[in-house]
Amino acid sequence: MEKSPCSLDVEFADRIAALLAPPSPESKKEYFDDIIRRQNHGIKVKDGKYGKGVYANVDFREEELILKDQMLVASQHISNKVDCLVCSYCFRFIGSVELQIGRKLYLQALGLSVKHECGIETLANDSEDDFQTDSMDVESSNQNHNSEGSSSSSRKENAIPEGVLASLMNRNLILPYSDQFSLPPVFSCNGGCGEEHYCSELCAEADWESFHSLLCTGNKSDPSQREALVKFMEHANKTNDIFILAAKVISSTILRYKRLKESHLRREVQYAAVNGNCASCFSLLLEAWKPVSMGFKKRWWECVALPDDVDLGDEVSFRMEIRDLAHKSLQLLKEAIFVQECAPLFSLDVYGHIIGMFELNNLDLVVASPVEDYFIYIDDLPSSLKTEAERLTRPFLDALGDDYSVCCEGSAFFPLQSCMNHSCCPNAKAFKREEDKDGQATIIALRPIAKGEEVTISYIDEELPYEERQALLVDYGFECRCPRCLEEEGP
Ligand SMILES: C[S@@+](CC[C@H](N)C(=O)[O-])C[C@H]1O[C@@H](n2cnc3c(N)ncnc32)[C@H](O)[C@@H]1O
Repeated sequence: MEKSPCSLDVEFADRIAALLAPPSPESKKEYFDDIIRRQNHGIKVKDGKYGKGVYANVDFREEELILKDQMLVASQHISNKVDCLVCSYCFRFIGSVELQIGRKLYLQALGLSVKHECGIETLANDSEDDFQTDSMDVESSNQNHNSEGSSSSSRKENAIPEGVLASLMNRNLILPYSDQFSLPPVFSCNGGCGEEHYCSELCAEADWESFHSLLCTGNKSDPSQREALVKFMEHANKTNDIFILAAKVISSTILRYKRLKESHLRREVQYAAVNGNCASCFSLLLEAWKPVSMGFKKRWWECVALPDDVDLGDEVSFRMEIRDLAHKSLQLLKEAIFVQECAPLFSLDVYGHIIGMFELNNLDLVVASPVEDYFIYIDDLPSSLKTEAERLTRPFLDALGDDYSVCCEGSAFFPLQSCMNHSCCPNAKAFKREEDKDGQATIIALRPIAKGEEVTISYIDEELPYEERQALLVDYGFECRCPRCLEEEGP
């Protein structure tokens, strides 16, 4: 492959190598022990046959909760934003069942829908025939969204008048029994972007402190920065929303770095004298980067599996195209939020590794919809109550069509779940229970797991036949040699 088009890759080669070096066993132990201690899990993370793995530190019963994992960074897929209004920090559904239904039908009536093109989902306005998207067939971690929805013609037939939708959204129209499904109120972003919403002031503040203060396009941001950010977001929305996650990783690292630097300055008066000393600043940047350094990662354009419709002979140009796409995105981000002291974070090498981390870990963010629960509840009512309730709710269910139950979906990086290795006969799985209303990952035991045993999950649908499983695992860069695969592989 041609040499990198990013000058920072050369200028900061040593620092980039330090950022991307695998963490030492001591720092891994310290980091994971700390998370496990805080979250009180009966597990430990240690190195094994396939790098890091998660091991049971107690016996688990079948169906017992093994862990709940708080995400390091996550974002809702752009295509899913029409369907679900959720807190941008904890991903709980917010507002009310009426708001969820009214908003979705209103946005659909405006012509906002999901376009599936080239394996990339983008949010589009139906009226824009000349909608541009990247022509590459980039298999990305946002490829499996479940938002096909009902056809627009059937939606039009069942259309609800705009005034009724407005009443639903304002809660002037209350649906029967919706009080059984109350949701937290909506708090808007304090930066005024109108893009992010929260379930509480606490979540709004936490998001601002952790990610959003550098990525907000509201009137609190500098106008030139705002314009650059809007361009970055538009590019990500048109091509691959994994870039937004990568931007969140960079933004959170810069913000952590700034906090570390401030507390150093407060603690050590002499530190002011070495403030210009780049070596000291870099050790703080390494510290700020530590949570990300723990994630398994490779360069995106090198690890992404070759799509079926790309010839082997075109592999090099396919990978170059992906690298160029990432470079374009990085340049736009750099124009918006570049910080000289954190310059190595803006190298293409680091950006490519961050995106590759999401590609290889491919952890889905899923939160079940209260709208689905609501319509199930109505359907389950005793017939004496159901007739009247259905008379009032049926038009909305018909207008929503098949996709009334779409979950909140996105991608996330979970520090512990991302350490779990794959098996086609796993002993655990990610599973949302009735009480899991936010975006945390929940892992439960599929069968009894003894203390000391490795906890494994399946990265793919393990019901598939051997060849299909192996083909899907190419995306993760390994061939599965679990007991089931060894038994099923041909002679
Ligand atoms: C989500 S990470 C799992 C944690 C990883 N072992 C680490 O060191 O951070 C996924 C990567 O782990 C490795 N891996 C996971 N399960 C594996 C398996 N059954 N056989 C071989 N490698 C595996 C592959 O390199 C894969 O891309």
